[in-house]
Amino acid sequence: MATASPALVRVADKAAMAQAAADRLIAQIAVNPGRIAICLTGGSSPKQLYELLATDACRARIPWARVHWFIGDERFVAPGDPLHNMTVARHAFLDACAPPANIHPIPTDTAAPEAAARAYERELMAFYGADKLDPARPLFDLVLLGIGPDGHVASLFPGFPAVDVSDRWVVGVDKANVTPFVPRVSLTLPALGSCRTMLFEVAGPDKRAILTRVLAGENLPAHRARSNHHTILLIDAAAWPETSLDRSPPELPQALIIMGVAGSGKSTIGETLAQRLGWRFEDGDSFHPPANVAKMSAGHPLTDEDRWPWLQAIADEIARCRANGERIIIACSALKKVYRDILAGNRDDVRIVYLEGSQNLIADRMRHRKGHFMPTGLLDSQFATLEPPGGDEHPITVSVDAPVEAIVDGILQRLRIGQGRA
Ligand SMILES: O=C(O)[C@H](O)[C@@H](O)[C@H](O)[C@H](O)COP(=O)(O)O
Repeated sequence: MATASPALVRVADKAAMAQAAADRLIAQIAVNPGRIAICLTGGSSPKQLYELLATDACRARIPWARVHWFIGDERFVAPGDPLHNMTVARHAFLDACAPPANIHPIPTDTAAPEAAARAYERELMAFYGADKLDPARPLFDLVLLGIGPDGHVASLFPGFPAVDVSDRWVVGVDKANVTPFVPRVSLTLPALGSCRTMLFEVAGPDKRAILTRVLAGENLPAHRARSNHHTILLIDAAAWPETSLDRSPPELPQALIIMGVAGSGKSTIGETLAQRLGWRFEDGDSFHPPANVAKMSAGHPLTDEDRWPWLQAIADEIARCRANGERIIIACSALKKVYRDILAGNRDDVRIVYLEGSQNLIADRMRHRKGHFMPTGLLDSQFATLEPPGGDEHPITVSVDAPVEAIVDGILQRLRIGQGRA
């Protein structure tokens, strides 16, 4: 299983975590136009997220008919019991929002957990359409997980044989390592890892010690549970480890402005970054009034008078996102400081990402690029106008002379999103 370092995303508190998780889940749904599979988790960590999903704001953003809901582990108690994980999710949002046929609980009316595991495995295989997992075709779009006090995930407890099972999708776990001490049924690490995104929610001071051990690489289930695509740990300030990571990492910004001259790759980098973070991406060009587009297409540079309404429209969109608690990435040339002042002002929750490249490099790229409305002849005026952001703007400056994924990794590092990154 490919296991890239997980992205570590710091959020302020449990409410911000629920919002960030909902945004990530909705963004993951948005990239799949077909049938979607989400694997939920038990425990207390996801409760706020589940309640948020039932609110009108979230509910309207989810195509419920296409989304199927599974559970990563179940306590072997009857449905309706307060310990029953799927019951908690049902009460919080599923019963009110999801078609009943799209809710896939682990059966707990079998004689023993192992029989329940076999039945759920059959159900998952039927849903997937094969009995072997293909890394190129993940079982789940998103797997949600919490971390237990002993470093367990789902019901895979440290030192228990279930952690090492690689030829099954679901296993019976006859006894638990921590409370509640009821038998469990759990998906295995390969089944949980077969997902486009594995999203952990880790919040509260009680999690700090175990998270520190997990991130230090201790051989715990929570360290071994990784998506074969993307793994993200949402961590609140109270759980953020002091020892292994920066002592005062910045809060996650509300908006990122990806700036640079035409042809520097703002849209490509912005879209890739948005996909990695689960944020919404907007191309700043789409905020131009039609008159500006026509002018640029005709090869005439814009005047500042042309630019003010455009920049203000982008600033308004950022303000709207801030008000709604949404996070956004906007590609926008923002060549002069005065433009960036309109977009970011003095707010430290709007970060400038500057894509830096020499005129020769950018010109060469533009010559190979099709379907863009700006003729390469305008590059001279772009560079003449460009005022690279100064230190007082705290920009994240990255060279564009690298592959897209490497550039995005560099930006995530600078945002201090990513394990062990400076
Ligand atoms: O059934 C369960 O208990 C869970 O699925 C379990 O793996 C849980 O996610 C962790 O123990 C974290 O639990 P908290 O969220 O309550 O801390």
